[in-house]
Amino acid sequence: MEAGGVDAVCVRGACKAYGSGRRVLNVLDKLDMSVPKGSIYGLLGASGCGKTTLLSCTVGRRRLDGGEVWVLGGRPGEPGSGVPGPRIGYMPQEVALVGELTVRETLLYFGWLFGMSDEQIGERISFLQQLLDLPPLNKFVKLLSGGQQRRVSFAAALVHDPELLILDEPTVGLDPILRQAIWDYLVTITRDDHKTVIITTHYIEEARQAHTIGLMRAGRLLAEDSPAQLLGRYGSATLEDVFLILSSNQGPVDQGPEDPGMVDHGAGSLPMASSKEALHQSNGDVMVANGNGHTDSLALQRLPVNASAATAASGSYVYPTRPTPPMSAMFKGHIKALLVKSFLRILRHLGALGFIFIFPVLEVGVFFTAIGGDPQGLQLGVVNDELYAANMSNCAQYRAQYGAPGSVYTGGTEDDYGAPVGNCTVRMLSCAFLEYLDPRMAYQVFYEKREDALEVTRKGHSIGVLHFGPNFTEWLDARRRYGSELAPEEVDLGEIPIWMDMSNRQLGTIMTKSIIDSYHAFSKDLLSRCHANPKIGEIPVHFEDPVYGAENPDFAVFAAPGIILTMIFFLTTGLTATVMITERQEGLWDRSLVAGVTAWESLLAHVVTQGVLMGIQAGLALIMMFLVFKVPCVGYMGDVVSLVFITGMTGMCFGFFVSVSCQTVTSANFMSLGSFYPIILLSGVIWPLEGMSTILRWIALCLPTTLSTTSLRNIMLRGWGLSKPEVYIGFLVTGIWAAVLITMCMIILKYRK
Ligand SMILES: Nc1ncnc2c1ncn2[C@@H]1O[C@H](COP(=O)(O)OP(=O)(O)OP(=O)(O)O)[C@@H](O)[C@H]1O
Repeated sequence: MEAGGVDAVCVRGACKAYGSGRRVLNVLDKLDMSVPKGSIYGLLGASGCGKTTLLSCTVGRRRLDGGEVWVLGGRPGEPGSGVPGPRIGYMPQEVALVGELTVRETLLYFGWLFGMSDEQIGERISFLQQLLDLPPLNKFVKLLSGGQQRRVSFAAALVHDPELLILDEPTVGLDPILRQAIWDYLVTITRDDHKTVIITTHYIEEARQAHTIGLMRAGRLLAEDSPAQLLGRYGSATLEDVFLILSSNQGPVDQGPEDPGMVDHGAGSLPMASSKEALHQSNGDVMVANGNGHTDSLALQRLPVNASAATAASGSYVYPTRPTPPMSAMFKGHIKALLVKSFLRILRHLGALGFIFIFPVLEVGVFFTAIGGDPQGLQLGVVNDELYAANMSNCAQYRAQYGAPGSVYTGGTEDDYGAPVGNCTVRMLSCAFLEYLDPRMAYQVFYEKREDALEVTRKGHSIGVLHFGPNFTEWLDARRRYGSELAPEEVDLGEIPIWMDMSNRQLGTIMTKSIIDSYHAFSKDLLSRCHANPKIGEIPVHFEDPVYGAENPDFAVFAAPGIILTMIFFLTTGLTATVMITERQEGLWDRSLVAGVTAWESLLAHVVTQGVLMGIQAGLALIMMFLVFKVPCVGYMGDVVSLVFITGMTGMCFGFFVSVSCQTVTSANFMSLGSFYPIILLSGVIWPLEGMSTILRWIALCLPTTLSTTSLRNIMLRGWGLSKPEVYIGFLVTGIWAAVLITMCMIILKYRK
């Protein structure tokens, strides 16, 4: 072994636990480890003993609860340490690659992350192709077998020829010849180039080729020495036997730290052996019971802390470094790699493409075709006693026989007020009125008895019933002629009682309004024909042209601003959260951070990618809304576009927040869905804020899309601009939300390790 007296990695008193309270799991328990520079260090141990945790603390992806780690002369994560960064090559246990990239693009991605030029990467690719027997370079990673993917993952860790290689089970699933080639290569680079390698493997015997073996169990190193020393000391033929002996003397692992069966680092000796059963229980997947049941007391096999390690740990030792590309070049490389990767990934993912391009068009299309139209095809019951008195069953029959119902002016004198007296004949006004009702909205079904018509409404088959009395025409006309001279019961005889089914508020209200509007039109026509002032028949209230909006406002136009904003907000949230959690679950996020990408750079690349995609989504949605469905906008279109864009960016920040708060896509979906309903219900999209209680209104005003919805409505329907507080407040609150969410993400990312 050519250690040169310097430790590339030095771990002292490392403690790490997962969970808290009664569920706490101590994974590293005052662990010491020394990895000499220019050597291969084989870290061996049963599944779940903490190897990956130790390695992730070494590369700076997790923070120790106690103790210290020194890597290449610095503390991981400290400025200037170069760790994480290009000095390390890290191959995690999971494949941690992008399925949508080809093998060549994958290696380019990692090469760019490490600040390499395309030529340098090309040379390394040719070399690695031979060394690792890589699959065809133009093949997509997702189409490779598990073993091929692992080889590409290994190549990605080697592409920049790092000083320190940290390999978490690199040889799993590879054929023995390739495994040997890899070990030969590791031996060569440690010997000739003075590189350092830490490798974990489940093939214990292949670790014989390492210079140092660390045997790990229950969060501690049972031994740390060269394979030859270990085999000699325990008189064993295999490392597996050595491990079995050491484990058997450490005892069961499920006991607390105070348990006498645990290793005592300070004393340097172990108590008498524990039972063989406990050994089997605790380490079933690695241990092979040899049946000899060692009971000797064994010294804890650890290398003494050498001088260089001690000085490194004290912080005074200056580790030899090699130049890394300047920060600006690294930044450019990182951003280039992250952007190319993100765009290629999305453009090659059919589902994502559909989500980006078809969803907004579909959603806006569905909204405007489904919402705001007048109901059609309703049934309206009619009981017309004056028609039956004339022995007819419906108005069509009357018209066929006598011509159009209504009023006809026959000339003559006028009274003092100018009203025609006796010279305007009226006939079958019930039918004249019924002809004013919109036949597309409701078709009329005639009944002889009111009870029968009501029964049909009670069964839910008709929207309501209109009843005309036997002398309706006479009494309605009498109102015109005699006005206040009529007795109240005589006035009633000229009235049309109506029974409505109001269980469906929208249908009932729209039908009611339609009947009233029809009556106004009928009355106006009736009076005009009789040369009377049509206003006499109207209520003495006149609505002039509205100050803002249309005379008959469409519900879809009212809801459109809120719908477009919440849609863009949640589409962006969903896409951002899904992409980020998927990357994290695949291990790509961690791997990129170990390569030196900072959380800020990663967020910046995501902001650019998601911003472009969100821009496309927002553009499509706005085109659908204004050009296809012709939603009116009297304000400045630039303000509309900016507000939609800012809301989308806030949705993206919420997506970041969801992704750092949730571990899985499923829990992210729950969180997004859980926030979707309160936001859409309270943002004034469905019901105006003025209709809510004061407390609820204040809560609603704090939500990210409420004030922006009001602002957008003010721009579109009132034509107000950014100078009005009612408009800029929406921009302001949405921007504040974005800032708060992104700050929370950075805090979570900083402290959750
Ligand atoms: N993020 C986490 N939260 C809670 N527990 C965890 C977490 N990561 C790992 N563990 C637990 O910590 C223990 C050690 O895990 P670790 O992955 O370090 O083991 P390992 O030795 O690498 O195992 P293997 O050889 O199977 O990869 C395991 O019991 C595991 O379940």
